[in-house]
Amino acid sequence: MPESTYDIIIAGGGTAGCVLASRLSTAEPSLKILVLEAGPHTRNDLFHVQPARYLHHLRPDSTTIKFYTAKHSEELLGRQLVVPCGQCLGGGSSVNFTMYTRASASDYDDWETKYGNAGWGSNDLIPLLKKSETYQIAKDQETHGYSGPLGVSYGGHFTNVGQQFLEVAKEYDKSRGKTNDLNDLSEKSLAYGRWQKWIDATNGTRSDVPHHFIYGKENDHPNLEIQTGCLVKRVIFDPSGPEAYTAKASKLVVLSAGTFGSPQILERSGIGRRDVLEQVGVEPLVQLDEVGENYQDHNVMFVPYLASDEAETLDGIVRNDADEVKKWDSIWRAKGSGLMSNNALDAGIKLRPTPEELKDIGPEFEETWKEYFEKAPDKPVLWIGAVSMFVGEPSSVPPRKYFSMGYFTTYPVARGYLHITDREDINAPPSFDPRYLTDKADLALLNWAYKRSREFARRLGVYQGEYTQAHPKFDEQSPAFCRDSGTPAAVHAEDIQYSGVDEEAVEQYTREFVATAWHSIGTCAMKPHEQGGVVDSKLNVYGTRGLKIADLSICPSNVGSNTYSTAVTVGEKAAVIIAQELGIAGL
Ligand SMILES: Cc1cc2nc3c(=O)[nH]c(=O)nc-3n(C[C@H](O)[C@H](O)[C@H](O)COP(=O)(O)OP(=O)(O)OC[C@H]3O[C@@H](n4cnc5c(N)ncnc54)[C@H](O)[C@@H]3O)c2cc1C
Repeated sequence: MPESTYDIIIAGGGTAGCVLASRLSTAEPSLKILVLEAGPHTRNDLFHVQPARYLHHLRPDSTTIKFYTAKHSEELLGRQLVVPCGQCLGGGSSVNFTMYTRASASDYDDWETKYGNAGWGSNDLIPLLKKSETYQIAKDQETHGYSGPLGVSYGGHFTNVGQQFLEVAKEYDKSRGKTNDLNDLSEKSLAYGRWQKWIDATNGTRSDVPHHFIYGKENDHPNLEIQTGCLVKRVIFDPSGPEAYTAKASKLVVLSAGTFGSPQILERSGIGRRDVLEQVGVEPLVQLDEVGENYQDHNVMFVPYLASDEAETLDGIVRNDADEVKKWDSIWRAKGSGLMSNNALDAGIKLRPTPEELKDIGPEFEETWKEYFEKAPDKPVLWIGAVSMFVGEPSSVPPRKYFSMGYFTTYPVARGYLHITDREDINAPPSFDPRYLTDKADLALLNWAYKRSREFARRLGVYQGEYTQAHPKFDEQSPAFCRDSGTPAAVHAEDIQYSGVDEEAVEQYTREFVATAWHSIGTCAMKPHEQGGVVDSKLNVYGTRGLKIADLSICPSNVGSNTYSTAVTVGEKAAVIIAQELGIAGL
């Protein structure tokens, strides 16, 4: 461990942590900054750099992911949900699906107005969203940036699965149009469209944070030290205490260990709810009741369908078929294009239901709709999209081509928690319950989304039936019965009718298969102290001096999108806040 004293120590070198470290070390070369990251470096590793390789990181023996196992859940029929988090330099940015999705403007406005966080509304954050990106898809778009480190494009290939989805959408659902920008943060983006990606069009590589903010000559930061393989245990306010390995900060410690890491470090440091701390023998220093509470995620399903041989899918690459990998790897090396620079997510919609669809979703969702969505016209209730592959462990299914219909709820009602279970053992799994599907509204939306997305799937030209093992078990006599063979339905064919018994089968299926969308947030929420906040709007941990948090644990409420964009922006915002406080110009 480094012995010397640093100005700033950042615990966790993930998405927000790397952005923060890079911005500050560039703006002020005299600042000495240390980043302590639990996982390994990711530099030039093809499994990180090539966008099509992301499922590799989710294998059970992964060295770049940490798996958090939840309690047994009644709602999930006794299952224990597992939530994987990036554990490597770059964190989520280095292992994620590279899907470029931004929040709705009202999500950030809620942070400012509902939770009293001045400076966090959309008008403040859009300039920072722009600052981090180079939008390579179209020029002169008001909400997009053109000189930031992270390239945004459609990737190097538009699969026929994605194309067919958009063709079907045009004819099958005329109530919504098509948009050229699914991510301008406004209600205009709630339409069908070609999905943007965190992929650099110039070379077909992943737009992660280490390769674009940290590594490389242009990002050479002699004042920035990065230690990988270092799991931060606690923050010590009195440096005279006995510890095996310590690093000292003279100005500031920032926790950027993510939604799972940061609350655990706080609790081991004596900051949290008294009974939680006392139960594991940690002396309470600062009582903050909601450390580790307010856990939120999105609930995802990827429903597999059988695809014809003509389908352009990533299955071969994911299975590591030597010929397939060789072919696409050589195209990627030569031109930065082809399936290796694709993430299988080419088309979809952020969906807000019509009055008719609201009726179909059912009464369980009514109250949530009225309270949360009705007056926020830019908020979608679901993401639905086509995925050009089987999403899961490839060896668990016969080797062939698949496509999937993916969908996730954008603002689940359920709130969970996680807390440490051991004072000393940093590797002791936390007590974790995401409380998925504990609210009927969340279940109703997912059930409806299965039926809705299936109507798209069976109309795609590449459709050859359902992969029945991973579908609801409908009665053989039911029109909803799934078959592992078939031909595409006509675009204007009747929708499948589901009986009461069929609906029960869908619900059972949702409970059996629902999974994390890897979008954990909220366990150190930025809210007023009296409302259970953990940090204030300058990211200071209440009741402490010189301790901030900068990662997605600070989100007081959800964003209706995948979360990488918000994590980068939290890193950018933290850099601005800290620079102002330290009198550093240029940020
Ligand atoms: C598999 C997967 C797929 C995803 N797909 C998408 C997508 O397609 N699009 C999208 O927008 N978002 C996606 N996301 C979500 C997005 O990447 C994350 O929300 C975001 O990266 C979180 O950023 P963060 O800074 O809060 O935390 P992280 O990026 O998770 O960083 C936290 C870092 O802290 C480190 N750490 C934790 N504890 C300690 C400790 N005690 N000591 C030292 N270091 C520690 C971790 O190793 C990690 O590197 C995905 C995430 C995952 C995991």
